[in-house]
Amino acid sequence: MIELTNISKVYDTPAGPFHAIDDVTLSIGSGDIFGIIGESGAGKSTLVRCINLLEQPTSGSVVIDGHDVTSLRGRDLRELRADIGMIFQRFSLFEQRTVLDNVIFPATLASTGKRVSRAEAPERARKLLALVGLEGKEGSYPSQLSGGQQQRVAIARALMTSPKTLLCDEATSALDTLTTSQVLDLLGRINRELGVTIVLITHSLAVARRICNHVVVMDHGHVVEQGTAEEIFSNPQADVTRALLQFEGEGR
Ligand SMILES: Nc1ncnc2c1ncn2[C@@H]1O[C@H](COP(=O)(O)OP(=O)(O)OP(=O)(O)O)[C@@H](O)[C@H]1O
Repeated sequence: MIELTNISKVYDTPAGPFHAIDDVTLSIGSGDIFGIIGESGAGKSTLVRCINLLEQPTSGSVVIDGHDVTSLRGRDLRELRADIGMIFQRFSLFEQRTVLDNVIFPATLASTGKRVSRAEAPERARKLLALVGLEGKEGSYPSQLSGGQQQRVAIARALMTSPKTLLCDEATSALDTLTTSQVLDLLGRINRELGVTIVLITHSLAVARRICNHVVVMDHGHVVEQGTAEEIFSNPQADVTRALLQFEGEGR
């Protein structure tokens, strides 16, 4: 269980303090596929980066499985991050390394290498590549793969340290509809078969509706609505949710 309580994040900007996140409280259950939706600039990325403390909240607490991790530093913080994988819109692969070496990478880091030894890393990486449907691509370079395949490599790499949670920041935004659907199916399978909790940022209600069991809607740094995906989509309360639904309806 991930519990964010009264989280705020204030950036100092030339124009003065800017409240990117304003007093957000929410709980993410173990095994959830938890969607965070909202328009660009709503604060989705900032909030999710507070979970693994890539952003230090200005105030509030982050409690994971009963442990307050908000002030972790050094080795303890690195341990926490090994437990929380992350994938991004732009895949963030090493272009000069093969697919296999990209997936092995976390095993070569002092911070995460303890989770998987260098000796067992190639075997584990091959198994993960098979899990994400990329058997036979071990020796390819990222530029030789499609966007969907590159995101699968990133997913395999994120799973290398056996994380309990996978944070997905607009992970399908650069992909076409069919590829998005395949990557969402893969994330669903990882959730079911490996028991990994998935936190999914998206500006697309269709994506959230397809895969998430619980959804929060953010607007200007606030959570304006939360509930089961079913509740949010069948009976939206917030103006921003209605606007997103209407926009997607028109886009169909
Ligand atoms: N380092 C920073 N300094 C100042 N302002 C920032 C910083 N990082 C983010 N912001 C601002 O905080 C707000 C929230 O940004 P964030 O990236 O969390 O939004 P988002 O909902 O994820 O948007 P998008 O979908 O476009 O990625 C934005 O207005 C952004 O400009």
